[in-house]
Amino acid sequence: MSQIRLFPRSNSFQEIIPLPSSKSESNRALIINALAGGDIDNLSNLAEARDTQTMIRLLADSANPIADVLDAGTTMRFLTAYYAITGATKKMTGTARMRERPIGILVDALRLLGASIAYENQEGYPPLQIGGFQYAGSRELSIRGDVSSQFISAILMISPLLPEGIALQITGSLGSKPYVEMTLAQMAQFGIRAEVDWTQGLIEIPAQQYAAAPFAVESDWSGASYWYSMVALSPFEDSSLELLGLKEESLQGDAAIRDIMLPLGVKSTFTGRGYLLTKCEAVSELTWDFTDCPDLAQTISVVAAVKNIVLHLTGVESLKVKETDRVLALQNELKKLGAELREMKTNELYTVSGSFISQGIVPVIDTYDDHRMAMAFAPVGLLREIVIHEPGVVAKSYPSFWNHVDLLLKSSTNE
Ligand SMILES: O=C(O)C1=C[C@@H](OP(=O)(O)O)[C@@H](O)[C@H](O)C1
Ligand SMILES: C=C(OP(=O)(O)O)C(=O)O
Repeated sequence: MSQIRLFPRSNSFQEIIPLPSSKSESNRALIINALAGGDIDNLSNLAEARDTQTMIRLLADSANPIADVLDAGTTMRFLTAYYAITGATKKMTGTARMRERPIGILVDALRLLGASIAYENQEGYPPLQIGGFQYAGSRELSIRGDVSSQFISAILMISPLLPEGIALQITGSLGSKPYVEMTLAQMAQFGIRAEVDWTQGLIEIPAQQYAAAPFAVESDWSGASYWYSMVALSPFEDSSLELLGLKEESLQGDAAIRDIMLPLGVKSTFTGRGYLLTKCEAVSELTWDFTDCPDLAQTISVVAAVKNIVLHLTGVESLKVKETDRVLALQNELKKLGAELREMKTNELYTVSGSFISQGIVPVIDTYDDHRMAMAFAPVGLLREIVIHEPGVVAKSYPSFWNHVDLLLKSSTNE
């Protein structure tokens, strides 16, 4: 088993972190650009993330009857809709975990539109066999919003190509809403008009053509969150980081990290080329709703656990169907730091509390094939020696993560 051992340094840091690009923006830009018939060179700053490299590889490989998305949720969901509308014949598959991640809501919606899609094993889960599209003539479509917003983004991106466009009614609560807004904003940059009524949960997009356009991907705010943790956890008051390539007005909902980290002790100042993070006073108790930014829940839970801040989390239901069951993974691993993630009200409210163990047996953190488990726990190494199993998991979204960590921490790697 490979592992990385991280050790604290005895001094503060003032560094510049050249963040990776957003895989969410990249994967949308790639699908939209393909539907617009644009050249890939129109897209700049595409992510080095494996999820994006997988999307690029699969879009370029139209002759291959098998599309293996590995563990990339957006690649799976967006390509399913893309292959359906373009009439491709494809078997879509992925890792063992991908075969446990739901896709039935998207498949049902695509079938109603006229796609022919069969399940290879279990109903509602990959692998899928996609083959042929015969428009079924319904402009009105309902879709649940409470399992994954990626189903909605996938339908929206193909909707201008439908003969009558779409009137998409989102039913139930909508999780990860900023990702749907990101989809609409990126479609708008490629010429697509949409009417959105969030109070009714209704999105209307007339039939229309995408216009190829240049698009530059912003740095990744989800990846930025781990550097916020580094500043929050640094024991030295003068530690600071400048994160490059972030905008003040972002398409990414995870830019909310600026607001969440302020009470946790990190101040953000826009520098024109990114954000400067400096330390400030932290609170002792915080309540946060992660419905709009589920990918930040692990980052924040670890920071709260280490700073002995009592954290009440809501809006974390979707964490159970991501790269791993992230609630369970956090419960197991936070214990190793002396903290507890407790379910207070079934599926609704969780609390992180406890007191951080700063000395003694070195905690060995398991990562469950989840990039965010590795990256969320790495900053703990600023305060005590810690071992992280399978550090290579970060490649899903942030392949250069450990190179950047080397700027702040001492480390040694075992294969
Ligand atoms: O559309 C996207 O780019 C994403 C949407 C979110 O997923 P859910 O909509 O499943 O919550 C998020 O967790 C994921 O990392 C990326
Ligand atoms: C949930 C994630 O990704 P996806 O759903 O695209 O696999 C993530 O990156 O945290």
